[in-house]
Amino acid sequence: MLWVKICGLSTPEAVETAVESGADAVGFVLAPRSPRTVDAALAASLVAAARDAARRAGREIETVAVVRGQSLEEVARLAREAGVDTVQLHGDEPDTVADALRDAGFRVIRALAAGEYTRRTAEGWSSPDRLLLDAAVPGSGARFSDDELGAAPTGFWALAGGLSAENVASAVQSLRPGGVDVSSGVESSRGVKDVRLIRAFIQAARTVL
Ligand SMILES: O=C(O)c1ccccc1NCC(=O)[C@H](O)[C@H](O)COP(=O)(O)O
Repeated sequence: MLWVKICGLSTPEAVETAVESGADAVGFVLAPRSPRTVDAALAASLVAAARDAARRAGREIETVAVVRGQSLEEVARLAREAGVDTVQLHGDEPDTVADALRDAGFRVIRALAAGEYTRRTAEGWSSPDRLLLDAAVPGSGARFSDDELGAAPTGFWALAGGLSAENVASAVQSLRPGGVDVSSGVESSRGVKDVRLIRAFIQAARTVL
């Protein structure tokens, strides 16, 4: 089944809606300078809300801290304080940062712009086991173009960037990712989640064949 992550959440209501509607993962932006940035204390309360909602629904939820360009020490501290399962790296962090986070007990998602993934792969870079391919500016609501992605990854990867309830089915049918990730496409205005759009996105993603 397609893995579905709703990202950039900042209220308990949006978190509960995502979990109750069947999301596999919920993401919190702990990177600075985003309209979606939450601090570690708010993220911790949202993680607790996600786990409570998952318990009520009798299912599991993966909680994800989204970071970009911060030091390993800061990322590890934020992830520990927030109590997340997973760290999603959006910067040009070296692979040693991902390894150290795994050693500290976190799962890691490596997010890359599709063009950067294509360039690295051509240079012999080996893909991590959980990859997320995004537009050049994460969280911008933009799609990457088909020419930026030479060949789709062979292992598990998630598609992000400019998805919405309207386009998720055709994007998945065309690129065949193992998962999808959305932020802007479930917002009524930049940084403000809309529970109806969250429900509609998850429903649309769940009906993709
Ligand atoms: O959302 C942000 O503002 C953000 C800031 C810094 C690093 C990552 C950020 N977002 C990551 C995501 O929300 C998603 O992984 C993805 O980029 C989806 O974005 P969208 O095109 O808005 O659906």
